[in-house]
Amino acid sequence: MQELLVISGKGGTGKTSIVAALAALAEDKVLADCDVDAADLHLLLRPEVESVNEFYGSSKAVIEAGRCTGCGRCIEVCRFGAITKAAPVAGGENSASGSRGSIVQVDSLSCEGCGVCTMMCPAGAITMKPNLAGYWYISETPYGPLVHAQLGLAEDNSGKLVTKVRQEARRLAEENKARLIITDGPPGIGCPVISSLTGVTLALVVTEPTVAGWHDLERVVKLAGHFKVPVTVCINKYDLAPEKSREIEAYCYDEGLTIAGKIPFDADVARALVNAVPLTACSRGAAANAVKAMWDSLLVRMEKIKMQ
Ligand SMILES: Nc1ncnc2c1ncn2[C@@H]1O[C@H](COP(=O)(O)OP(=O)(O)OP(=O)(O)O)[C@@H](O)[C@H]1O
Ligand code: SF4
Ligand code: SF4
Repeated sequence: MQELLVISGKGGTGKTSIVAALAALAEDKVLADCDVDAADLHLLLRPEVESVNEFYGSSKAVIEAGRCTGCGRCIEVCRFGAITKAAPVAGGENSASGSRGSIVQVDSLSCEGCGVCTMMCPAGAITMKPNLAGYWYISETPYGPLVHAQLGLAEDNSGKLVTKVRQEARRLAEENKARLIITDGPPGIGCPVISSLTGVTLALVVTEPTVAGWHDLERVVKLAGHFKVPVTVCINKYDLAPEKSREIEAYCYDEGLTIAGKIPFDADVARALVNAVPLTACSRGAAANAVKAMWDSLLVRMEKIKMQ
């Protein structure tokens, strides 16, 4: 089974439009959306959710009020400042007249789950509880099964959730005897991108002819090189700045990178997005044709990688 990852570094280069367009062309595949912070592939593929699954990130400290003596030791040892004194409750056991002193509270957004407070609490009042950090889904789309996810607001662990999405996509692909996984990668070059890059067959980096697009292409190429992932490049909207496109092509040539495709600016791409249909399923225009040609070249490249 092979895995094609589509990434871009910066947002807005057209990565999601291109993944959806490829999804409508490819056969025998499973789709994965690893942009777990702002998944949007499903907007174009109109999935019917078949299963909703909880995702637990790192554990968070929870204080058992009945056991807490209010000694404040946990406040001292938490280097993330996640534990503070709770406001006194009138007439409660942490009120001025109460016999048990101030009760403390954990800010779960600041708690990093290190567990130090549980070891230092003399009353054994703190335990670590798994934290529901998001959900992952298996859905059916007109273009094949899709694994996607949504991380909760302000939650970290996006790398872990990306790994989960990839694991499930592989499991599903094996179950369905699919030959390919097409993955919409997360933006940037941080932890989620690393989690989505490792071990893929080929990374298609979508760039655009702007200074920022080129800069991010370079960063992603370096990252992929570090993980020994083969890279090929798509220059989207290349005709908007032909000179910059030529510079990017020259850079690719110098780095030994192939250009899988050059997609022109085409109003059909925006129309496809508005109508929530993959470009290649609704257009015979210039961009759709260029994506089809790119798909052919990607198939050839992946076949070559298989033979190596
Ligand atoms: N070749 C093209 N011609 C015209 N418009 C395009 C083209 N490619 C992308 N666009 C437009 O650029 C915008 C961004 O596209 P898209 O959402 O696919 O990018 P993205 O990289 O996935 O963005 P994000 O990172 O925000 O998810 C959309 O409005 C889309 O219609
Ligand atoms: S260390 Fe334990 S007993 Fe002391 S304030 Fe914290 S939770 Fe309460
Ligand atoms: S688990 Fe670590 S970060 Fe969380 S409250 Fe305890 S000491 Fe602070």
